[in-house]
Amino acid sequence: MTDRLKSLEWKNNVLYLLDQRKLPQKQEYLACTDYKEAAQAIRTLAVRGAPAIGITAAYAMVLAVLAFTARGLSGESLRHAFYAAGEVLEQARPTAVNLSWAVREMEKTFDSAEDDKRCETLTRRAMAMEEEDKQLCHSMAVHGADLFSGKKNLTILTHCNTGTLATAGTGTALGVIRELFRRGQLSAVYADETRPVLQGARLTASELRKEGIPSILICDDMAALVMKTKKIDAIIVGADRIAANGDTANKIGTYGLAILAAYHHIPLYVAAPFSTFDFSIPSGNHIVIEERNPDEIRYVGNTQIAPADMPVFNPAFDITPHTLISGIITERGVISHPDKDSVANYERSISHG
Ligand SMILES: CSC[C@H]1O[C@H](OP(=O)(O)O)[C@H](O)[C@@H]1O
Repeated sequence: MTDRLKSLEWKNNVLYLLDQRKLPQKQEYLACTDYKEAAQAIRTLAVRGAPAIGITAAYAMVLAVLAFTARGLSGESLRHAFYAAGEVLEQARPTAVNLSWAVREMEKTFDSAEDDKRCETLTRRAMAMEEEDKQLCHSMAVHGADLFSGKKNLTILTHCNTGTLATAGTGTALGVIRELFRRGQLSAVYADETRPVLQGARLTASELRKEGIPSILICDDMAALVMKTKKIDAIIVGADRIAANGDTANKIGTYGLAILAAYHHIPLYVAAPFSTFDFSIPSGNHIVIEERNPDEIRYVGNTQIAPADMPVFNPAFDITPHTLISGIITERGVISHPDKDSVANYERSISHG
């Protein structure tokens, strides 16, 4: 199997992050030894993708506790410093709930760990989080591909990047696509470029080409024509935060794809693990949408494409109402036509193990 692009690696108490800003031209790694470096990597999208930034934050909190302990901090001063580091990481990006979920998990592990084993316990928890994500990706891939049992020559459209660069495993939406390819059911993938940061053109295209998965790159504004003329069997996307009624925050442009899909009677599926659900909020209206640096739109790479003083609106995500979602592919199966009742059943299945 061709080596896949890995988003991150923990080795000898150093967190190596593949700098996704440099892809596809260069494969360079950031060697993070300080939690603030990891926070900056999340903030600048050197590492991105909801699950990947959650796992990055978990390892960054290990870096924090190693540094604080080495400085002789202990007891309440250590706990205060550790929680403060978590706050810095959590504030790096507001929309993906995986980030705050991971910080809460590490705080719980910190508080329950024995003093003399705290660093080891936290390291094991972060490594377990990474391993869990690999398993979650596999389970989602199986449940997602099973949706298409018996179907051949499938053509799937996907948005942004949801593969090995966004997770610790084979991906969420892209993990399902990989499994369909492995099962011999896939005819082609249409990947859109995903302006302004171009995760589709730069990252998804790289992942698909590297593995010989038949794929076609399109501009975002071609989606309507492609749905009208190219026999799209389904649209599969990822998620950054899913509310208790199934409303889903995902990369900007997803909401438009969902409206187009409904018009063309094409099912749209969201693939996401339990750590992407925010059961504490009743609907998508409560999800904070990150607004990013205007220069992400005024420039493509280093090339200026708009006046330097041009006012810009740059939301990184939008909200797709659950009524436009045919199913949410999770590690426990598919929540078909999600609503507050079916999502509540899923939550119960998670909390009851
Ligand atoms: C597997 S979740 C990936 C999810 O994250 C992306 O956002 P970003 O690239 O800004 O981190 C996008 O919303 C994807 O669906």
